Amino acid sequence: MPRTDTMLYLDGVSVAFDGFRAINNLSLVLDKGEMRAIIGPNGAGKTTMMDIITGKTRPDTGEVFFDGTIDLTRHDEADIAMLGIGRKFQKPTVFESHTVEDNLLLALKGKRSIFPTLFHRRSTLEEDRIGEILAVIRLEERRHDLAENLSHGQKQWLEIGMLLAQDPKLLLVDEPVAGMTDAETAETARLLRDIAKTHSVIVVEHDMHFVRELDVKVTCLHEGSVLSEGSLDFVSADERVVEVYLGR
Ligand SMILES: Nc1ncnc2c1ncn2[C@@H]1O[C@H](COP(=O)(O)OP(=O)(O)OP(=O)(O)O)[C@@H](O)[C@H]1O
Repeated sequence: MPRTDTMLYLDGVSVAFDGFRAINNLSLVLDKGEMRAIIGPNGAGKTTMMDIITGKTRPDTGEVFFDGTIDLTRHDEADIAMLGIGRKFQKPTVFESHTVEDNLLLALKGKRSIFPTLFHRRSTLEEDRIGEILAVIRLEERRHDLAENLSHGQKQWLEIGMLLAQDPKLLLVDEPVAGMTDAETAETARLLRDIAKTHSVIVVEHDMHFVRELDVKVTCLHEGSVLSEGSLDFVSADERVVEVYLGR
């Protein structure tokens, strides 16, 4: 059984697709308030691990606990989102023809349909929350601009803001800096570090400069299990990691 101070606890998790073990006896523990970077070669199982955490894929064996004692294998995707796990996929999916502010408002409202949400008068609470999120995602100046006019990096930040609007305890962020400029990449590391002060975060990323700037514990996956885990310096000095990933 997991400790109550863990945000995520995976133990002995395996899943096979047509006999191929994409996740193979995987164990990983994320503490409350921790940010973790997940690295590893293509096909290592990073996406499948996120799919298991969010309930998209059900493991064949193993334990998956969230926020101490919530058994995620007993919940479906919708439940898991409600329980407080937010996921950001690689490609931004903001509402292009709405303003930055309205995108956040829609996310705050969650499942309500778009029209009542936009015509409804905003409460002071909502205004305050939107203001806070805009500051975190570095888009205060772009509040009234249409999302379609943001740069690729800013769209990624807006989507991270939309996740924050749903107030998750754990954020799963998949390759956030792919396609970003160097300046946006550096700012994204600062932004995620700010978010990690009040949330647990898992970031999957191939960009090692970015991972270094995150300055957090790193887990390298390979063939569906943990190959190496520790500081980036420790993991990068691990010959097995160099052989299967970094040296390529
Ligand atoms: N639904 C599925 N059906 C069959 N095979 C799958 C399925 N999902 C994943 N796989 C296989 O499982 C393995 C792990 O894939 P996964 O996408 O989790 O790797 P990854 O580490 O996210 O890779 P990348 O860095 O390329 O995103 C791969 O060999 C993949 O082809």
